[in-house]
Amino acid sequence: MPVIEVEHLHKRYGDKVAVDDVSFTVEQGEIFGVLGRNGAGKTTTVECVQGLRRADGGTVRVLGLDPIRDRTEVRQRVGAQLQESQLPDKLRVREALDLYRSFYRNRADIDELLADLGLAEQRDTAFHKLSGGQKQRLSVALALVGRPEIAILDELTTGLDPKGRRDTWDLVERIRDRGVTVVLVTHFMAEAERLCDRLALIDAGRVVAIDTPAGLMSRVDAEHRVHLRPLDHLDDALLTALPEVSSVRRDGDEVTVTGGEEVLQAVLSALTERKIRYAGLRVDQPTLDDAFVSLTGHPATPPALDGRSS
Ligand SMILES: Nc1ncnc2c1ncn2[C@@H]1O[C@H](COP(=O)(O)OP(=O)(O)OP(=O)(O)O)[C@@H](O)[C@H]1O
Repeated sequence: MPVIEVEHLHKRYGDKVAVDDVSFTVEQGEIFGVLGRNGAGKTTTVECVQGLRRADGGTVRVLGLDPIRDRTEVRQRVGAQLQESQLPDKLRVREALDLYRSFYRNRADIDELLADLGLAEQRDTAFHKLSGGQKQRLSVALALVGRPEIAILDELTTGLDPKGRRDTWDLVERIRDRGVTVVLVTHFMAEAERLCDRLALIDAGRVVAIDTPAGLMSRVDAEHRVHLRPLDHLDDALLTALPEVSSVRRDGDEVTVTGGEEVLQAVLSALTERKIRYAGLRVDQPTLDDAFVSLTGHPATPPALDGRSS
């Protein structure tokens, strides 16, 4: 049963069209990703879902409710994480949770929440003394303090180090395991690939595709790459002659062979047949990045910003 239904959503800021025509549904209990580059219209979309912005066109239903008309009820049942932490510096963790908890009729147990989010030791720490990861975890705790049915998490791991990012991914899975539907807004391909049951790929205010991560990757006719270091003499012509191989490249003593799905099998058979030994075998399969490039015509993020690079 869908808990969120967005149909032909349209939103402008002055002359700027931020969301052009976005439709998707989110099913109960799933982790649904809204994936796209900076400025694609992701935040505007989820702000319309939360009733924080009024759409210029289209319809949005959340738990069967209209997020503008039934704003109070929607806010009780949908937990939203702040994109940038907006708490007073001196407010302590426990005080922030007590304050936010008082807004809701269903109230989470704060000690349990602190323990679950790894913030028990910071309960008396002032907001400005928290690390980046701790601030992120607090903002997730604030999204959960009203025991929501849906949690909307926007750019959850931006600015976190790799360990912080992995811990946060585990946390998102635990939230889902408690029965909360999660909408995860992200521009990190690796994050979407790892966490999302399904995702909507948004580009320039439009939905380019909605599918499971595996489904998106299977739509891409991307090359598989096999890397290895031959320990015996290898003539490149042996590999280029194989019908499964589209190119052979050398970088120092490493050889990279590209081709379709069958390339690995073909290369290994050819080497074994000629008794050519090798080391350092690695295979790169198509990723969500490849799917993104193939579906939108441009890369998702500059390499230095991508979660995969760290
Ligand atoms: N309040 C606003 N006034 C004017 N333009 C805005 C406003 N908010 C967003 N925009 C513009 O609308 C477009 C979509 O922005 P939005 O924040 O929804 O995208 P996003 O995919 O969430 O990007 P990011 O990851 O950078 O937040 C962008 O071009 C942005 O500059």
